[in-house]
Amino acid sequence: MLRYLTAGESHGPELTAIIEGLPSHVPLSTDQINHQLWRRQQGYGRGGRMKIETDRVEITSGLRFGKTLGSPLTLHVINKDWKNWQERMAVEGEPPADLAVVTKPRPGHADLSGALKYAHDDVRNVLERASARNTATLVAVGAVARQLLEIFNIRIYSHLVEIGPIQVGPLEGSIEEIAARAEKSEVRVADPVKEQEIIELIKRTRKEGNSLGGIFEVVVTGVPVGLGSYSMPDRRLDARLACALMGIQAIKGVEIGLGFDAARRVGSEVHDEIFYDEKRGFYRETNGAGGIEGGISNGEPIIVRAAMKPIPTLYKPLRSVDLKTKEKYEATVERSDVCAAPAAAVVGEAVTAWTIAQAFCEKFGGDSLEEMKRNYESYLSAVRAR
Ligand SMILES: Cc1cc2nc3c(=O)[nH]c(=O)nc-3n(C[C@H](O)[C@H](O)[C@H](O)COP(=O)(O)O)c2cc1C
Ligand SMILES: C=C(O[C@@H]1CC(C(=O)O)=C[C@@H](OP(=O)(O)O)[C@H]1O)C(=O)O
Repeated sequence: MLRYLTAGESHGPELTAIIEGLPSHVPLSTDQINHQLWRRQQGYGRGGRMKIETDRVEITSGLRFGKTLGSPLTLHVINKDWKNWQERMAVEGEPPADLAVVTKPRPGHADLSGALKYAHDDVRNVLERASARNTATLVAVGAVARQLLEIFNIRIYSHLVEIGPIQVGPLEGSIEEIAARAEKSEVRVADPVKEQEIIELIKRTRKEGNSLGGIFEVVVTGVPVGLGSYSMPDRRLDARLACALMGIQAIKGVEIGLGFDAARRVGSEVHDEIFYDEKRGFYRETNGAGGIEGGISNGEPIIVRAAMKPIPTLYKPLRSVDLKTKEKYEATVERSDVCAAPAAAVVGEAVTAWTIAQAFCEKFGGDSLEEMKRNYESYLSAVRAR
């Protein structure tokens, strides 16, 4: 079983992830992990913190001469900002006399529900872990999964399809071309005209002290038929992808293929007819299902979209109540992102990569990469022989 755990506070010394269950002999490059970490830090609309951090991974176990050993892989990402927080975030000792305790919960963040649940008087004890800072570890973990998947020609792309009221598309070209255009864009949008409109919108929104969310699309190509199962709800690939994406801070909706739009159409406009050809085997001419039927990958590209709510920290804050005094307040904000949907799309790619890699390892098992390749090839020939 492939699994991971992450730990780390937003302003603590570092973020950590341990991955267990990787086959041995998988070539891994820290440069490729660092590239994904860099991508997550991009995007017009981010706040001051991204000027402080330059996320880099350090691997301290599970890898020898660039190949996995089959033992747990430990990944570390340092928080550069920690040097400014050492006294306030000390793991031992007494709090400093001048410690500014956070008692003003922000609507839309984990502040109030987290403080009540964990009985914290200082909201910092909640927001440190609730913060999306730890999406850096999700991206590092996803970058490992991605390198495993690439060996089997499985590739993951993303781009933004909406920000606030602005919709992008319909777009011309293959997913590879669309993603390549999005990669060059400051807001991960494949249409340069819409990109400019979106940048203006983010600028305006920032001036107004407000914030924005967005919708991104993740596409996975090269997935073989047969990952996931209809057998039980928690084995369904669609359910697992929804869980992974919804597990990212601020994601409030996930759809696969036509998603919500499928409910508005008649059956003949939704379902993908089945064809057969000696060379291609079974195939489809449409992909309304987004590559998943009955909770199982059907061999077509997997298409998932996720909706991110606007950032809750507003420069023009919403009304709230002080946790201690119960008095109304309007907070002053030190710094915040205005729109982080482009970064969330990169996180979306990472958690998708992880979910696919996990299902892939379940199906093709193997303690070593060679064993996994054998299982994969033998399954593909059995499918081709049908
Ligand atoms: C990449 C990324 C960056 C974010 N940056 C901020 C931020 O700067 N300020 C903020 O208040 N929320 C930010 N958020 C959103 C909060 O983490 C999120 O709204 C909060 O965890 C509550 O959302 P939930 O109700 O889905 O848990 C960010 C989210 C992501 C995915
Ligand atoms: C640090 C990251 O995102 C942070 C996510 C976040 C939140 O509340 O979710 C709040 C901000 O942190 P800070 O309060 O330190 O400015 C963002 O910068 C990151 O993405 O690496």
